[in-house]
Parts: sequence; structure tokens; C-alpha cells
Amino acid sequence: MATPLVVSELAKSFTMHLRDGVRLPVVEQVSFSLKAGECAVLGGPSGAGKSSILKMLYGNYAVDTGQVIVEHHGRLVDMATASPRDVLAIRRDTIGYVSQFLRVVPRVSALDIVAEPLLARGRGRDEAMRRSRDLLGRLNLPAKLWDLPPATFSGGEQQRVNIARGFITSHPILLLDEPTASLDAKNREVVMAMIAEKKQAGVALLGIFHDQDVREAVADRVIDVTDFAPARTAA
Ligand SMILES: Nc1ncnc2c1ncn2[C@@H]1O[C@H](COP(=O)(O)OP(=O)(O)OP(=O)(O)O)[C@@H](O)[C@H]1O
Repeated sequence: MATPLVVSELAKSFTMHLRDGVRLPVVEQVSFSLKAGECAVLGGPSGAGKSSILKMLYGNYAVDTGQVIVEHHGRLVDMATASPRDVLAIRRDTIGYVSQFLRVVPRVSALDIVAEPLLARGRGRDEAMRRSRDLLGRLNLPAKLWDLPPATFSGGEQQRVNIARGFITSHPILLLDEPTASLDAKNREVVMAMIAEKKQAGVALLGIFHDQDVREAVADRVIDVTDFAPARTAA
């Protein structure tokens, strides 16, 4: 699909229950769409709401109002109101997400964590493990770590496992929340090349990158989140 994601008039506020229910509006009137084969970047200062937008698109945060329309197996689904079952199916097949931090599962090896999304999509174990090894090797994770659970890995090692897990599938939409934040220059280059390959393959990417070099290298356009600041849209 040429436009696999269309976001319309999303709004998000948080209610602080420990502070007498004070309502903290974060973003309003968030509207944009993503085209296949482009990488758009969410820009704006710390606290502007970039991560909150990604989390709404992935169904991690409930939205107050608005729509997140995704084409999922030929049908248009609104992530904002989708059933839990649809959200899980969309995450399995349509929207991938590389979070800032790896969720470590006790006793599960790095290789298995990376292979899991392919196995969930019904691919064979041999193929999934081969691709897992290829990606971990490409991301320069030492082979001696592959069979270990990543709980004791360094921040950058864990992040590379997380990136490999997010990139192993071919989801048509890929959300990236600071995937390069704790990587060294060599591995940042690898991730930039992997993003370029996803674009080439027609994936629509939306990311947050604090590193300006990375942003300039991967971004086809910047979506300025300050345009969605509540005071601004209320004016
Ligand atoms: N779960 C939450 N509960 C309450 N407030 C939250 C929650 N998540 C985010 N916020 C608030 O929403 C605002 C936007 O946060 P968000 O993390 O989306 O910003 P950001 O632009 O991604 O920031 P940064 O660049 O620092 O990561 C902040 O004021 C933050 O405190």
C-alpha cells in the first residue's frame, strides 16, 4: 500500500491520579501520514510528546481522541479503537516497534529473543535461527554472547539485540524509538544501513533520533511535534 499509516487528529493527555486528578495535555491535533519507502522523523524538544505519539501508534498508550488507520491484511483498522486481538495481530504482522530498551526475558538466549517474531509468524526454526545469527553478527554482537540471556549485557549490547529483533521481520510499518542512543559509531553506521535497506524494501518508517548525524542521514522529512502542542493548537 502506498500510504500504510494515516494518523488523524490524535490527542493525548495524562491524568495524574496522585495529584488530585490534574490533567496534563501532551499533544493535540496530531495528523500526518506515512508513505511506503520513506523514513519520517519526529522532531522537537525533550518532553514535546514524541515517544507518546509512537506509543499511541503501537497501541501502548490509549488515545483521548483521533484515529490511527493502518492497512492490515487488506483491511483498514483503527489502532485507537481496535480490539486487543486485532492489536496483537497488527503487532505480529503489520507494525514493528523497536523500543528504547530491551525487555529481557529470564533464561531466554539472545538468539531466541531475536528469532521469536519470525517464529510467531509461522516461519521455520532453522530459517529463524539463521537470520537471527546473521543479524547479530552484522550488529557485531560477539558470538560468545549469542546463547546467553541478555540480562547481564551492556546497554549497547542489549540495544543491538533489540534492533535485531525489530528488524528480523518485514513489517510494512516500523517504529523506532531512539534505536541508536547507546551505540558506538560503527554500530550506528550498521543501523543506518539497515534503515536504508528497509526503505528500499518499501517499509514505512517513523523514528525518534536524538543524534543529529543519524537524523540527517535517515530522515526524508521531519514531523515537528511542537506543531501539536496543546497551547498552540488551542490558539
Ligand atoms: N505514562 C506517563 N504518565 C504521565 N506523564 C507522562 C507519561 N508518559 C509521558 N508523560 C509526559 O508526557 C510528556 C511527553 O513525554 P514524551 O516521553 O512523549 O516526550 P518526548 O518528546 O519523547 O521526550 P524525550 O525527547 O525527552 O524522550 C512529558 O511531559 C512526560 O512527562
